[in-house]
Amino acid sequence: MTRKSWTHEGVCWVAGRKRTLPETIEVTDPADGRVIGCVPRGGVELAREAVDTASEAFPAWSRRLPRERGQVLKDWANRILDHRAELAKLLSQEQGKPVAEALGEVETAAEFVEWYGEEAKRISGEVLPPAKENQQMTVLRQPVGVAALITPWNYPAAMVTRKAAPALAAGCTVVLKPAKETPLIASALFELLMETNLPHGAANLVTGDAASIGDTWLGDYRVRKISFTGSTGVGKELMKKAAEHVKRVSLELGGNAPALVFEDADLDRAADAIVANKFENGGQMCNGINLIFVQEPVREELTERILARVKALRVGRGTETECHVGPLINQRACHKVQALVDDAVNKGARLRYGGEPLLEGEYSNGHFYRPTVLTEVDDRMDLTRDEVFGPVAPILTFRIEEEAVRRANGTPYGLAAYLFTRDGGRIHRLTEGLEAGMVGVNGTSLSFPQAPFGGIKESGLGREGGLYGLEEFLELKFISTMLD
Ligand SMILES: NC(=O)c1ccc[n+]([C@@H]2O[C@H](COP(=O)([O-])OP(=O)(O)OC[C@H]3O[C@@H](n4cnc5c(N)ncnc54)[C@H](O)[C@@H]3O)[C@@H](O)[C@H]2O)c1
Ligand SMILES: N[C@@H](CC=O)C(=O)O
Repeated sequence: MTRKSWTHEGVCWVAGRKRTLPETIEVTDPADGRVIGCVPRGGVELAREAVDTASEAFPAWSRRLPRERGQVLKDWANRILDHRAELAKLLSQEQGKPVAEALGEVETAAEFVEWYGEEAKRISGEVLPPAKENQQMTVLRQPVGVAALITPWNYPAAMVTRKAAPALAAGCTVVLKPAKETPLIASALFELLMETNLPHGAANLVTGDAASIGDTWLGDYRVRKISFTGSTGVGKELMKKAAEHVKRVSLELGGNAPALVFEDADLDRAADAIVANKFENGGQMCNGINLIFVQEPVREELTERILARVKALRVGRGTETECHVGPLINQRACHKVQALVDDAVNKGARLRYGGEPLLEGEYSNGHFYRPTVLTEVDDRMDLTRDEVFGPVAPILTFRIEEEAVRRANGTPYGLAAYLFTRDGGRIHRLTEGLEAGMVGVNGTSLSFPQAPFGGIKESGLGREGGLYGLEEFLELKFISTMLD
């Protein structure tokens, strides 16, 4: 294995070849605002060429033996793992998350590829019981066609593979656009994919102007599927545009995840899990806890436990080994978090820790926000409705179970919900009653290759992960044959 040291000049990949353009987009390090690299500013032309090549590659790739498609993916997974340390460093530099977290994300990214590499050879159809004599009924599963994949900046490695791996396993060919904030890790992952035995044109990466690229793909009838992860607002716009050619749509959108902590819960366990989830990736996580609902009698006990853990978090540059919370992605994110904290405090919330950006010394040019704990939060405050997407733990109280469920469900979002209790009956009632695509009970980990990740209501459509994620890239075809 040759050790790679990716330059910070990312490239597009179209028809299996590196593409650069005279016009570029700068990539900055959120820890200090420095320009660390650039990628081509692609637009309509390159986006269209990517679809041309993906359409041309589709017949050959979709007819490759499933086990051969699987081998390509397993090779890709191994290449990612072989280079995990360099990839994690690159990811941490452009996105800001601590390098240990970045390493975890790169390994998760490889796990998705490996899992779908295994699953490619198990895609099969069904034979149904006939309705008439001499009839044979079969159902085929066939790849949808060219799939357009659009990914966000917060998990810029795992979101690329969680889409591309099932699409390629299914036999689809893909065109992918990463977020402008984090294109370098996508470019590096594609470089490793291009080193496998994948036919030229089966996977294409275009960086650049989001709206031009997105509109080109959505307006092209040859693109049969759009899979998007990002904000609910952009997701709704893409869904409207996808209607023109009735494309299949998968949307992984924003969330407003509640964590409900009951008085019978193991409070140390709850505090550990809540802080780990809430401050992962600086709070920039779609399934991150947005609201902590604690039952009145244990309010202070839980708050003290959360405060002790939050005070121990070290904020710093992601590439430092001793850092737990990195910078936010940009200045706009810091301002949004501050506005939500100010609104809460102005309406009566009590600031127990943090509540301000870090601006001095090593933090002076970055987008750092101090981990924050607010208590006495109530439903009039904006942060109970808006996704905070930052390192802020708002604590609310409730008296009885019905009230907690009603308030937790009182949002247009429905991605994840968390529950801490030892009561089996309550676990049963609430896992059914909470309006979310995923529920964590006495723990907060939800992303696994075999499990369906995704939301209901305005948090999305469809699922990623497991066989559910594969189905998103497969069409059913029913065949009725009358035999002689
Ligand atoms: N549900 C999930 O699985 C999941 C996972 C990660 C992130 N998210 C959500 O993503 C959001 C954060 O990500 P973001 O800020 O990058 O979201 P975003 O919607 O701003 O951008 C997401 C992607 O869409 C692209 N985009 C933006 N406008 C576009 C347009 N007009 N046409 C085509 N593409 C366009 C962006 O360039 C980026 O690649 C949060 O709301 C978070 O909850 C959801
Ligand atoms: N935490 C999620 C990504 C959402 O932002 C994941 O790991 O899939």
